[in-house]
Amino acid sequence: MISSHRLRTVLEAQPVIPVLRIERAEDAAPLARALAKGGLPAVEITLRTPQALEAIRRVAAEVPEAVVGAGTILNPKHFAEAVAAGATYIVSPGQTPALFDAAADSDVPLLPGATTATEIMLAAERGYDILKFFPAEQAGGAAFLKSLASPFQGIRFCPTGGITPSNAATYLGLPNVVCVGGSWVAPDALVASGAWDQITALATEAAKLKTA
Ligand SMILES: O=C(O)C(=O)C[C@H](O)[C@H](O)COP(=O)(O)O
Repeated sequence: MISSHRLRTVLEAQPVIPVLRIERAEDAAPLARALAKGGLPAVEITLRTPQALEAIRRVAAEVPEAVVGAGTILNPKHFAEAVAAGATYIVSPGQTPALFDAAADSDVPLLPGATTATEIMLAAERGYDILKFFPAEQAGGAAFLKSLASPFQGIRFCPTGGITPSNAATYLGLPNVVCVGGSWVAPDALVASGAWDQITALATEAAKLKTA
């Protein structure tokens, strides 16, 4: 059911997963190419804009070096649409029984969200040992996440939301953090102006961050 090995491989391969909000579908491929060039081939394209599915389609078709994931997946319909568009992994800010059921029927792995002990336990019951922690800073930050390590040994997180170059290292230094997600490597202004070299430079810096 859950291809957690594949997801683990993706998340362990880079310290930062760029979280992308695509306004123009034609930006998606050059953006993914620029990030991959900087050492961040896996990206999460959020379903927050009408162009998101087309953006996923373009990256899947045009950027073989990228690993395209879909984010902001809230229900089975989103899950199916993202997979049909070519997403190779699925990210949700949370979890529902319906979403878990959709993932159980699919070869495409899910990274579900959890921010409370109960949500972590519900996801663990479904077999998940890597979870998104969103919105990381607002939900309690690195201190909160650190305190989850002891009761939930074997569960690791990808904190996302409010992560910046100045706090990323603190999260990545925790034993229960596999990688972080963040939008800072693809600022709207640089994407809008097609400043792909600058985005590659931001990705190169982010890719140097070390996990514990
Ligand atoms: O839509 C989702 O499922 C998300 O994951 C949202 C992202 O976590 C944030 O948009 C990234 O947060 P920032 O790095 O603070 O900009």
